[in-house]
Amino acid sequence: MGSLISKSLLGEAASNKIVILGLDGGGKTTILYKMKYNINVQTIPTIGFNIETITPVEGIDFTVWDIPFLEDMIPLWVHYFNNTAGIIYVVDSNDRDRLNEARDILHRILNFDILKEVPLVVIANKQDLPNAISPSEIANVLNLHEVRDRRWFINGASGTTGNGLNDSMRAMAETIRK
Ligand SMILES: Nc1nc2c(ncn2[C@@H]2O[C@H](COP(=O)(O)OP(=O)(O)OP(=O)(O)O)[C@@H](O)[C@H]2O)c(=O)[nH]1
Ligand SMILES: [Mg+2]
Repeated sequence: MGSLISKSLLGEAASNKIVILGLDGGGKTTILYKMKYNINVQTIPTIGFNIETITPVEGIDFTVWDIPFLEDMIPLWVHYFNNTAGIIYVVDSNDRDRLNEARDILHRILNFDILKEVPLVVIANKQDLPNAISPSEIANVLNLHEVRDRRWFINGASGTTGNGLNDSMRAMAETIRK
């Protein structure tokens, strides 16, 4: 029943698989478990994959693949991108030093043929920290305005407090549905 409802809410989307990507330490696993159980897990750098079904908004189920970041592994990611309905890209808004690296990795991801036209939601994470860079500045540094081959959206959030996560997932559902 749940899956029937989610299918109709997601329109004709063939899949509800979401990949959550981003540099190490950005908060991918924290976000996943905050959304899944509303708890703050003590994370360690992820080595394997975490795959969880979450219902961030009533009636919408996503199967979320938390893919660990190891630069040398990026070419292998293609094996995990089959049937992806949406990309969540997590950025540490508090880490100005790695924003250029975050931009380069994002654009490498967007260049995967298998992810062509797959909608993108960027989560500008760690907005709870006092020196966090705003989502609009992050959008500029990431060159999001040059992304024209898919729908994209950026939202500020905090994996620790949970603020902004539901809005981000609602945006994900909206972009997939269109
Ligand atoms: N202040 C703050 N800290 C956060 C937030 N999200 C995650 N963290 C912390 O950032 C660190 C890294 O978080 P992870 O969730 O392990 O990051 P990850 O992206 O899964 O990292 P890898 O598995 O290494 O790729 C942890 O110490 C988290 O507690 C946030 O929104 N605010
Ligand atoms: Mg992790």
